[in-house]
Amino acid sequence: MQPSLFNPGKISLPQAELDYRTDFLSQAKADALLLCFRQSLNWRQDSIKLYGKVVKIPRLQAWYGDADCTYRYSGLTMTPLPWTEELWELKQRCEQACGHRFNSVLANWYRDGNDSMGWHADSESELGDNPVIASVSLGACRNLDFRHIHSNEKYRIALAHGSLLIMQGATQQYWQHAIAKTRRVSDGRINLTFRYIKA
Ligand SMILES: O=C(O)CCC(=O)C(=O)O
Ligand SMILES: [Fe+2]
Repeated sequence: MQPSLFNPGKISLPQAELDYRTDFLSQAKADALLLCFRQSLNWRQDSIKLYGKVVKIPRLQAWYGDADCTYRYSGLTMTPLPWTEELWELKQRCEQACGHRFNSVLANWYRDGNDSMGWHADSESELGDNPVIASVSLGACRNLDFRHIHSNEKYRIALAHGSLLIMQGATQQYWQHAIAKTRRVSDGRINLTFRYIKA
């Protein structure tokens, strides 16, 4: 769990490749994008079936990408909306930072500490083996918790405004992640996970 000398953002966890960059966006850029995305993305609150009951997921979501990128997420089939100018620009920045192409983005808006995301891995078949996922955080700082599916080892990252977390290698095979509810946060947070979906 030591930052490496060569890459200060690298997090050393077994069977994971995580790179956390707090200086990805300037404060001004992150502020502007938070405002822009909150107002202009097509937010919706989807429902999922849980033990036979239809329940609203505890956050708002929006899905953008290339036209051929349909995606199943927690039992929902999502068809992407066309890229906005700001999302396209942010996608390009992520591609440069990761050295990897993306063709879609899932946006999540946690309105306050009561919104959350349960334990899961981004391991849908459309993502292929060992996907590279670029996760940009804007707004309130929220904890992203990781747990190893065999050893139950835990690791927590407080995802800051304007930061980039790159998840790649075997991370999604061996680790789940979640955003827990918290009483300490009353402000909103937007997270964008850029992905490459195979047609
Ligand atoms: O909000 C976050 O930081 C996590 C989002 C996430 O895990 C996902 O979109 O799959
Ligand atoms: Fe995820």
